[in-house]
Amino acid sequence: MRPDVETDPGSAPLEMGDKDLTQILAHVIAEVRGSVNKDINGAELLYSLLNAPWLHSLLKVYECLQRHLKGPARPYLSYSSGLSLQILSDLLAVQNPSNEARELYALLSHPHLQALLSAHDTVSLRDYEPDLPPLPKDLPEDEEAMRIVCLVKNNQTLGATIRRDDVTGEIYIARVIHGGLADRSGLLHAGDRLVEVNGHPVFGLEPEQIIQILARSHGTIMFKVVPITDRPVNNQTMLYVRAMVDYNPHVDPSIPCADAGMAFRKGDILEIVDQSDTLWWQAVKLPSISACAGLIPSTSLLNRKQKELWWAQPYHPHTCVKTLSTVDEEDDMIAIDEKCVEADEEAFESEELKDEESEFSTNVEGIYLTGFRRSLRLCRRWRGQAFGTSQFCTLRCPTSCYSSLANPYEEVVRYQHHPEHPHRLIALLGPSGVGVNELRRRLIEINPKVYQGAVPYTTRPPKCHEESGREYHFISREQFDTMVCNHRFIEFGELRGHLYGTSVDAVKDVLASGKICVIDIEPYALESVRTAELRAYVIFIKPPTVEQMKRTRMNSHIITNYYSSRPFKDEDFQEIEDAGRNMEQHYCQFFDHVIVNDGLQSACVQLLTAVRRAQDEPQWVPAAWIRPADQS
Ligand SMILES: Nc1ncnc2c1ncn2[C@@H]1O[C@H](COP(=O)(O)OP(=O)(O)OP(=O)(O)O)[C@@H](O)[C@H]1O
Repeated sequence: MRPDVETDPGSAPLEMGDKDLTQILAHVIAEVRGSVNKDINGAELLYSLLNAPWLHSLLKVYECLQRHLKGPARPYLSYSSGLSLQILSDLLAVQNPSNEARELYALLSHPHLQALLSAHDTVSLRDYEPDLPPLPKDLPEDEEAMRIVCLVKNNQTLGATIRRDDVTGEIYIARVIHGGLADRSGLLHAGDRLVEVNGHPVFGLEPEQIIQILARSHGTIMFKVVPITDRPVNNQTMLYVRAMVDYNPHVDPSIPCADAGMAFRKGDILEIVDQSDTLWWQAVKLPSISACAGLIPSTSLLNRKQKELWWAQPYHPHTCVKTLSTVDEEDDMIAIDEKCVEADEEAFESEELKDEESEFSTNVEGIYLTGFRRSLRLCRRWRGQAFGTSQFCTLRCPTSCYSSLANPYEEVVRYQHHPEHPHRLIALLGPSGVGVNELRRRLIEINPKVYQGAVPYTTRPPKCHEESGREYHFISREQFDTMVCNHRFIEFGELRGHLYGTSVDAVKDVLASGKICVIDIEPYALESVRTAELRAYVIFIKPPTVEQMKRTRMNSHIITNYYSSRPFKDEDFQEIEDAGRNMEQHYCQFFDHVIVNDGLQSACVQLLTAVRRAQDEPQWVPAAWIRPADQS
């Protein structure tokens, strides 16, 4: 228990009567100002907090109340007796009221405050106790161990499940759902033996028959139970997880009670409120609209289910898991379309030059916009064409391919980026042609001193106007290979005999300079950016409907696989929509935010807001990013 008041005998207590709070605050602010000048850590923040206008307004109101409530003894005041009305009438009676008294009068006369206080008065006077029937008089003496529980039935479910012991025929409370009617009563517990429901003995009945009795009952329901003797103590800590899979209890034949189950989708944040059963946990979906939890399969159960499902699927050999030793296959793949490539050779060279020229023209405020080279994006397209985008994306990276199988729930924590830490990486993701790079470029152009792309690496030789570290980091194939072996690439690919890649170090360089690094990635790179090191905030750029794209992209051009650009065709829009749907279906659990790129301006504003929110507001992030590895 806290002591009533603690005083430090060495310092004189502050007399509220001598100095008012505003004076004290002014004194504290002056002290803190001194600390700000001395550059003491955190002083700036404290100073701005203490200077906040709302704090000063609050103190004013507090002081008015203090002054008003002082003085001659007054009768006991309570909200239920109409505190605001009483103060109002007292204030009215004051002769020559001060400015503060006038302000307080205005505040208390505000209709919203009046309505709030009046609602409080009404509620506090009401009696909400249920009207319970008297206890039965003829209770036999050998029934001391019984508990009579009366619950008032409303349109909520009881929030408990029952089971029948097939050997003895006894009926037991199987589980009490967290936050449900039975749980809130605190009178029914898992393991209690049910003897009667509304006077009907339940011994030997089927659970369905008991449910029928309950369904027919109205008003108060009386349960006679033999309480469980050794009730397990619930000492579990709260656990928050992100669902990596979809779940629907109504198509799960193994769930003990489908009605008590809770459906969830990939990406949902779940608060696990009960893990006492190894197979069936209880959880609430956040943000929570209901206090009542639902049953969900535990990690081990879900793993088992997924493995069964996985074994039931036809076998796909991992033909396109790529390492450097298999790069030749990629060359073969490119050669399939060699005729087209040769036909476009000239266009390729001249368009590449155009591309470079356009990059120079996007040099804003003397800052070069990096990371907009098309080669890496074209590598992706070639691969996508050869393997079928989704197949390539998952098979390329075997760990991410099965990560949802290994981990159907990802433990998460609420994380607020610390102003002194490097910013979170912003990773944009979307189907080719949806406008990922257009949005990224626009964001960086808004403020290139704040936002920046990462300089890619390549094994191609530099051109005369290029500088290493500006357009690209130019490195040898051996150096590139070493970086690949050391997992230094977020993603990489090969185009026309040259390797291109975005490295973790290039991103870290931008972050270390204090800027926000904004890159675009393919789905398979998600695993490389969702790390404690980069703490990526993933934004999915979603295509609008085909009709909307036709309207908004009338004057836009798509870059083809051969570097030339041409106006969008109807089939391009259909492809973008299909690829977007596919991507969302497979990877939505990793998206922190989704922006529909309909109108460019509005999408850009949404992007700016999302990027700021990622740095300034608390977000759910994997617990492993925050917790040292040996604790997880
Ligand atoms: N909302 C929009 N309205 C009109 N045009 C748009 C919009 N978003 C993007 N565009 C245009 O669509 C074209 C393709 O966009 P962008 O180059 O950004 O595609 P991408 O998603 O980066 O795909 P890729 O990497 O394959 O090029 C560009 O000409 C761009 O200006």
